[in-house]
Amino acid sequence: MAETTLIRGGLLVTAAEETPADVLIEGERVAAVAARGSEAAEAWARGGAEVIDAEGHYVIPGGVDAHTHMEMPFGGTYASDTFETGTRAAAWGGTTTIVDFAVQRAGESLRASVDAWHAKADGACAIDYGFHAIVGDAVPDALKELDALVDEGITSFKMFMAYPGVFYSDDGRILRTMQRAAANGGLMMMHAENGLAIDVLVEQALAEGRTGPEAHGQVRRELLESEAVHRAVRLAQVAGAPLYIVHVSAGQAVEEIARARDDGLNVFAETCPQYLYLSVDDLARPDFEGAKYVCSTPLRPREHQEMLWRALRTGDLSVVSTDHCPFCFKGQKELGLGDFSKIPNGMPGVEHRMDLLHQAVLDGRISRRRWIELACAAPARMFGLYPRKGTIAPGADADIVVYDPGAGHVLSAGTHHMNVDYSAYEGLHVTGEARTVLSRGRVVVDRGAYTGVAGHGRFVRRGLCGELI
Ligand SMILES: NC(=O)NCCC(=O)O
Ligand SMILES: [Zn+2]
Ligand SMILES: [Zn+2]
Repeated sequence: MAETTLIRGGLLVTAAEETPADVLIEGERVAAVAARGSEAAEAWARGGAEVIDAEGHYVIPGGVDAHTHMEMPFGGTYASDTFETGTRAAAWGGTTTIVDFAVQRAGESLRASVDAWHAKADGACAIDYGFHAIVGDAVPDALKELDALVDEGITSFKMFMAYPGVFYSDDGRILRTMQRAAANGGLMMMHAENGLAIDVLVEQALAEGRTGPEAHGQVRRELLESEAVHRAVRLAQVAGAPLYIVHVSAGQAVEEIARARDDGLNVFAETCPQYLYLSVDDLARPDFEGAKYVCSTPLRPREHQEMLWRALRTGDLSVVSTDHCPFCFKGQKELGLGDFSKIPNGMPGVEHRMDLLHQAVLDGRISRRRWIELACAAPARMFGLYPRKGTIAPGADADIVVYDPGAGHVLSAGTHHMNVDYSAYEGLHVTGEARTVLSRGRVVVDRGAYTGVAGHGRFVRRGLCGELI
């Protein structure tokens, strides 16, 4: 008989309900959910199940972070978290599934890129993981490979309207890839910024002697995000493909998305905690410290944050992911000293998403159920993982967090578990913390101790986008 665990005495919070309930786990799955103190729950306790006391805590689904970049090559270096360190940090923060991006480089097949990502992740991960495919070279042979990827559970394809000469695809390649996605059921993901126009502004900024990190925010204009969102929406409409816009930061971009959704198009989007909590003021920090905050799309003026929060409440933004892509300040961000365009783009965050969104619950910005919807259920549905992930129900994977809503702590590089030498939120006090984290029934974090193991996490074959089927 499989090992049994009983999580007893907590407040079960899912995207759909909040109720005092006990959760029985058999092996890797949730076996049953019963009202607190019910005869069924007491019988489990008497039956010898290992008991996790959740009194005074929330019992929530493990977080699903649908946008991470472990070991991603960028700007002549690699993101500093490996699958081992990055998934461990995710677990510490109450995230039990990540979906990372396999990067197809120019001249490479998609098969080779996916194989390379499997090689990095296999045997290394603390928690379960899936892959999206970055289509960086959409030649006809690559497009043919997309159907096989869907069959393998890689059911979403990302393209870039930004980064010319690196990941950039022109509109023709984007349209062809979208047409293929429309045919095979894959979900198109888009980094929507007008990269060609941005490169002109970069050249001009450098020529004018504007070389510091703050110029990164100045050249990546809000209009160049909203223009690209508009174009991506129209291309997807022409192709008849669903579309998911990643890391939305500008209010005008949200307006484009809202318009598309009002028109009945299958357009979805995410934002990330950095756009909700940080701003261009951070990019302007002196002594090159702004480099820590260089990511694309860039941080925006503070007034955009209100628009993003509103869209998270109304549903125009469906998901909060991290876009975790850490580079150390020393030696990596410093590659851009004297030329902001050489600062590797990306920020650390996989460990803090659940807590930063819980803080938003305490601040009255979102409800508790919306917290779980944005961080767990919606990303799971969007990317074909639901109801195996993203909720707590019989048959679901026992990816569960016993969350202490009153535990105050300060975010800091001195205490975080990500493999990066700074915290983007250094000194920020948040209330709420994952106390016990289970990944497929195994306790991987318990009261401040890591009990997981590299290789416990398995590759998850995802289904098609659950918002559409
Ligand atoms: N976002 C970012 O700055 N770096 C990671 C790559 C991407 O998602 O564009
Ligand atoms: Zn991007
Ligand atoms: Zn990204």
